[in-house]
Amino acid sequence: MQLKDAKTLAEFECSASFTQHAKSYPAFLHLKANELTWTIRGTDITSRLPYSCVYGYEAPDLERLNASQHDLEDLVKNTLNDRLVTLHFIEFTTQDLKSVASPQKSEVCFLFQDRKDVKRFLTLARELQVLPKPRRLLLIVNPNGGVGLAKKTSDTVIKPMMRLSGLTFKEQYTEYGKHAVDIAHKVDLDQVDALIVVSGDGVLHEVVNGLLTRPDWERARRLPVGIIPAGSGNAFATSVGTKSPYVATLAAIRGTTAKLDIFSLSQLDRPRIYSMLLFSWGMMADADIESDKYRWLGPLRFDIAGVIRAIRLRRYPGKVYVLPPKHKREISSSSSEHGHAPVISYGDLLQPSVQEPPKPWRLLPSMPYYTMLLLLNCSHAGEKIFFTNTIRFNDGIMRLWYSCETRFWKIILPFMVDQTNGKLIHRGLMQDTECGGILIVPGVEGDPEDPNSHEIKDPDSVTGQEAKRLDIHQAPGVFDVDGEVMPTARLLIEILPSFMEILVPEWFHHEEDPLSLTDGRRKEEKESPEAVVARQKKELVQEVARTRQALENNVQSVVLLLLAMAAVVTAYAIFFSEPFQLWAGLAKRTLFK
Ligand SMILES: Nc1ncnc2c1ncn2[C@@H]1O[C@H](COP(=O)(O)OP(=O)(O)OP(=O)(O)O)[C@@H](O)[C@H]1O
Repeated sequence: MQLKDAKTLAEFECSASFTQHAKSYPAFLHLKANELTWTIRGTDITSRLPYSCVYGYEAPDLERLNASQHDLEDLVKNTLNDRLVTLHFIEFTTQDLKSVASPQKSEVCFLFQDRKDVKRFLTLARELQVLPKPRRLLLIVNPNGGVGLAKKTSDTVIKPMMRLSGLTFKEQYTEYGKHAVDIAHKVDLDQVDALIVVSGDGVLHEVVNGLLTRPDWERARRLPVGIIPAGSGNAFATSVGTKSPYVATLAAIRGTTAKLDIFSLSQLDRPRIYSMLLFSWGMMADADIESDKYRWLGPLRFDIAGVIRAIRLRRYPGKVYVLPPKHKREISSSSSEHGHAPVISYGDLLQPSVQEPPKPWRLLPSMPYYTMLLLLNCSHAGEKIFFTNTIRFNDGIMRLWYSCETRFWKIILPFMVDQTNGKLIHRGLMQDTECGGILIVPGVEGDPEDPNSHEIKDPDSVTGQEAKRLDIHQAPGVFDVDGEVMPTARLLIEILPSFMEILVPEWFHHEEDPLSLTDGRRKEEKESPEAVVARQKKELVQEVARTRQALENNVQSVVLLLLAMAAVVTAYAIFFSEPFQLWAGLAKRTLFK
């Protein structure tokens, strides 16, 4: 975070201590534009606390301080408490704030010299937004998300932090699948200032859809939405820098928002669906949906389902057309949909009579099938599946990754090594393109043995014997939107730029190196050639360590899978073995004779 103004705006004399019972030191406390600092008197030991890390406080009531009359007993009893202010903040033990690994809660106490100072400090602290602005939050907690840790996260992390924040909050548990859609659809916009999802990407997707399908969606889309990760994938939370529940709660409390692009997914005669994260089709989509069977495994479920799906790799026939980024057709205001749903530009392409979309749409160059197709709005497709940092979720551009690779080992290897370091494309596994819209026409692939029929067919036109012959190429797979299934039929995806507001940590959008927050290093500082070599060496070592870690993680999953398979085979073999059958028969005869 760049400190725009590091000037001291106010100075106080006090004693400072970390925690109320620790030894305190006489100090000078300085309030600045974005941070407070305190220097132990007579030394040059200075500590800094950026306001963006403060989530709560304990301080004497201002009204009480204002009251002029106190009796002696009252003064004696309360004099210490009336001069004590405690600030609660999140402390980062790593300098890379965007992937905070192990933040922890901390506090610092300032004992002021007299009540007047406390009053001045608190008034200034409110003005400078050291303390969070009072707001009303509704927490939507899914007790079933991930491995069922949402309630625990709420009780042990979120609520204790919220209670200290001075914010008003209510908690609502989801009681059935898609309950969050109904909650967001009906929430009284006059009564809440933000909706906070405590679950995974699925419930956030439901909240987005609940808000955007309201009759008053124009207003509802401006209601800030936050996520505190308690699911298994947590791709969105990881992408917006709130992978840690502590940081996510801090972001929810402080209330900084960023604009969020939304994908609008339309199919003929079906309700429109909105997505904030990703759309996928092919191997990754099937693996994601199939992984639901292994929910009890937590995040490992994606690895297991991915390996199984890669081994049983198949092709997904269809035609894909893309629209160049930032290209928008003018819509006449008489559009029949206008007023009931966010306006889209190319709804007419959904008609089956449209064979080829007009220019500037173009057919994606590829074979008549894909094995993976992924449309991303964010940097991550899972907590560990990282594509690239160049994606901005509010730049009005969609990133499309696709692959036609059919050799399973060619897919498995990069996923084992590169899924955490964003190099899936570098290995040539996937190609990428930027677009503003995409039209998918799934079909049926022709007979692979017959090159003349190697084309996409309309599924309805393939019947009888031919359908039987093409059977293995028939099933077009599932369409996966933020982890939810939608029917595999002609689909138009358009982007709604900067359409919603998402709660993010305050430092998230600062472009410079996050290190500047903690050690004041400036980007513009010129690096010497030696420093460049040293930095590159360091980066190389980190890269090797990351790759090794990725390999270890994934080898673990594969070994686990192989062990499970071996256990099943052994149990099967034992069950059908002669001695077992003999003993079983004997036992049966003895028991039931
Ligand atoms: N009380 C409930 N009972 C059963 N299902 C629920 C309940 N509340 C929510 N759900 C459903 O749980 C599903 C999973 O939620 P969610 O996607 O948030 O978690 P996850 O799948 O573990 O995380 P991720 O999507 O990040 O992998 C959603 O489809 C939601 O509709």
